[in-house]
Order: sequence, then structure tokens, then C-alpha cells
Amino acid sequence: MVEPAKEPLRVALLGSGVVGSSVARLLVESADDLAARVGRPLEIAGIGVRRERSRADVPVDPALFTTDAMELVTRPGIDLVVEVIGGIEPARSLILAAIKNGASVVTANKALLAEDGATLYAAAEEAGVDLYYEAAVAGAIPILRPLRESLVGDRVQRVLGIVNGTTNFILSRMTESGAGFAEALDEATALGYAEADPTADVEGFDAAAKAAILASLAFHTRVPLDAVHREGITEVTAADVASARAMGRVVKLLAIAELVDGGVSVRVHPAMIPATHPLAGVGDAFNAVFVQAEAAGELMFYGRGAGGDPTASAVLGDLVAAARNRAGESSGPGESTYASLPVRPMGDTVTRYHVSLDVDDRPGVLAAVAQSFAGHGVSIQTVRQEGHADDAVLVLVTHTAPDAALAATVEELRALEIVRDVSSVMRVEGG
Ligand SMILES: NC(=O)C1=CN([C@@H]2O[C@H](COP(=O)(O)OP(=O)(O)OC[C@H]3O[C@@H](n4cnc5c(N)ncnc54)[C@H](O)[C@@H]3O)[C@@H](O)[C@H]2O)C=CC1
Ligand SMILES: N[C@@H](CC=O)C(=O)O
Ligand code: NA
Repeated sequence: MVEPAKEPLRVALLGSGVVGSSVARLLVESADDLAARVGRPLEIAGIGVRRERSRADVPVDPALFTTDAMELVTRPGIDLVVEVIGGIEPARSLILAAIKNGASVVTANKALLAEDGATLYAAAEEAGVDLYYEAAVAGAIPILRPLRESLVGDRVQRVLGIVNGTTNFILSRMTESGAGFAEALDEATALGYAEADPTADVEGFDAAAKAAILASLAFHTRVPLDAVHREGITEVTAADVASARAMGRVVKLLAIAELVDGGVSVRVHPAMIPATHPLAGVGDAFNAVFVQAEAAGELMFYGRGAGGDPTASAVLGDLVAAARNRAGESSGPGESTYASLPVRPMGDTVTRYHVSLDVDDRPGVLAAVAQSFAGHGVSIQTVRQEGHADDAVLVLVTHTAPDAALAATVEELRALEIVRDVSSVMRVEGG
């Protein structure tokens, strides 16, 4: 007996840029495999784009393209919507309309999830549909599903991630070649890693959005974007990189989410980590996330955090999961916020610091500087002088101290007559 053909699940794709065109191509190329894995075929019902133009790179019927994305997501019978437009609007309105129309949604939009995830999660829960977003953090690397599902029986204590490929490329180049920030950024732009406007990457906004998402899942607590302390890499100098090397360390832009005194602390900033740390070897534009959990111990997730095909891999994984749920008339796990831990201010965060000071080269300078640190309860671990006379630089590394105490110390140092400039303050992490 011939089995009746299975009714396809209808997929609306929003966006056909770097990620969307890879998703469309892989949906076509892997159609048989995906149908076998879901149990029903996935059919592209339409592709929303901003402007009509030649679509030679996407092997689908040109009639599928539409500039009316709202009409597409509200069409009757749409089962699944993939949002890869990016930004806040119209992505948010389109996702909400899709959910209201009964579709499950897969998105790669970290900016929107970090800014207003709560509205989307609430809408998905009310409608009983899935909202999946594995591609939003660290692209192809499976990290959100492991946090949400595989590690849900454990207690995560700390998540330490390199979650921005552009900045990791720039810092890797600065480390390998001794280049300055501007030179390394030019190279990243020439190779197509950095956007025409690289602000979201180099100022840490992209990593901060990802950190908020990681922290929310790891600690079952809603972490709003504005609770994430953010510093980018624009102030990192070749001298910082050289100083890190002299200490057996490398500079990385880290997203750190950790438990501090029963609360959650989330921050993004450059840091010096030991050259032997698993994250230190993550070069080029690669991403990696290091997780410490009570029972599991240390885990490391590594791979490509950007690019069309790698990001599409994560999108398709979510799409198959959502499609399987739909075929089985169920939905997967939603947002888990039961812990609702307080989010700690940055001032409470305790870490070590590397501080470089341009100082006068005369007796009593070291004593005055040490006095400032001591006055704020910040203990100095090492101090060394580089250069002399007009080029004298004091490089201090502290023991652990609260961020607020270090900030007060730096403010006082800036006011000292013998300190010409506080040329660099960088956190020292990872042992
Ligand atoms: N490119 C990457 O490596 C990664 C991207 N992402 C995320 O994936 C999403 C998409 O990124 P890309 O593909 O790089 O962006 P892109 O700029 O290459 O593509 C955006 C697409 O959205 C379409 N679009 C814009 N406004 C629209 C509108 N009003 N209606 C319909 N379509 C519209 C554009 O025509 C274009 O096809 C973003 O949320 C991004 O943060 C996540 C991980 C990695
Ligand atoms: N701009 C991001 C890519 C997407 O998340 C990066 O450089 O990592
Ligand atoms: Na991912």
C-alpha cells in the first residue's frame, strides 16, 4: 500500500541577507533530509525582503519573494516563521503577528531578544507556540539548548564567553602581529568580518545582548540588557596587549555571567586571561563559551559564531525542533524564570585589575600611588616600572577587589599631581 503524501509544514522566511539566503538554500538542498527528520516536508511559503532585486544566489521560485512581510506572516496556514531581518522594528511586530497567527518562530535576532524578549516569550506562551533562537548567541555553536535543556538539572555558576567574532579577530590580530586597534579593525573590515559601521561589535553592544540572553538562560532569571555592564575594545592598545604577554596572558573581549552573593552579575569587557586558559586559544573570528556548573564541572563550546551557513545551521536546528513539535501538536520548553535572582550592580563585582600610570619619575611617587590603592582597600599584587624620566610608566596588578573600590582608586589617582595619566585599566580574569 502506498502511504498518502504527508501535508507539508509551511515556512515563512523573513530576510534574505547573509543568514536568510543560506537558510533558503539549505532548506532547498536538504529538503529530503529535513522532511525525514521532521516527518513532514518543509515548504517555503514566501520570503520577505525589503527590496526586490536579483535573487540568483537563492535557488527558489522568484515568485516567493515579497516586500509585504506582514501579509506573509499573517497568511492563513503558515506553520513556522524564521525571522532573520535583525533590529527591533519591524522584526518585533512581525514576530508578534506571526505568533498571533499561530506560527512558531525561529529568530537569530539577539538585539531584539535582549531588548524586549519578555514581550515575545509572553506572546509565545499565551499562543502555545515555540520561540527558538539558538543562532542569536554564538552562531552555529549549540549553547542555548545545552543551557536550557541539557544543563537544566545542574546549577550553573559561571559562563565565560568569547561571543563576538569581529572583536575576537581584531584582538587576535593585535596579539599575533602587535598591530594597534585601528590597523586590526581595517583588516577586519577588508576581510568582511566587520560591518561598514562596526560600532555594535567594537563597542560591545552585540556581546552585551548575547550576555543578557546567556545569563537569563543559565540562571533562570530575566536579565535586562541595561543590567549588563558593557565596555568595548576601542581603548585596548598595543601596549596593553604587550603587557598581557609579559604576564603570560592574552587580551580577550569576554562576556561574563556569574553568581555573586546569591545574585547574578553580567558584564562585557576586555580582560587579560592566562595564555593557558581554554579561551585563550580561541583565535581568528571564532567564538567559544566556557561554562562552570556545580555537578558537570567545566564545559567548553567552540565554533563559528558568525557567517551565513554556520548561523543557518543553528536556525535549521531550531526549525526542525519547532517543526517536530508542530507535527506532534505540542510545543517545547518555554522561558524559565523561576529563580528570579537579583541582578548585582557592577560595583559589587570582585576581580583583579591591571593598571598603567604615566607618572613623574621621582622619589615618593610609588609611595603616593600605593597609598591611594591602600586607602580604598585595594591590595597590590605586583608593581613594576617601565621607562624613566618623561616616559616613566608604573604597571600595577591588584589582588581581587570590588569594582567600586577600584573605580574610586582610579578617580583619586587621576587627581594626583604626580600621575600624568591613567593610561589603561583592564581586568585580569580566569586565574
Ligand atoms: N550575519 C551573521 O553572521 C549573523 C547574524 N545574526 C543575526 O541574524 C539576523 C540577520 O543578519 P544578516 O543576515 O547578517 O543581515 P542582512 O543585513 O544581511 O540581511 C537582512 C535581510 O533583511 C531584509 N529586510 C530588512 N528590512 C526588512 C523589512 N522591513 N521587511 C522584510 N525584509 C527586510 C533585507 O532585505 C535582508 O534580506 C540579525 O538579527 C543578526 O543579528 C546572528 C548571528 C550571526
Ligand atoms: N557581528 C557578529 C556576528 C553575529 O552575531 C560577530 O562579529 O560575532
Ligand atoms: Na548558537
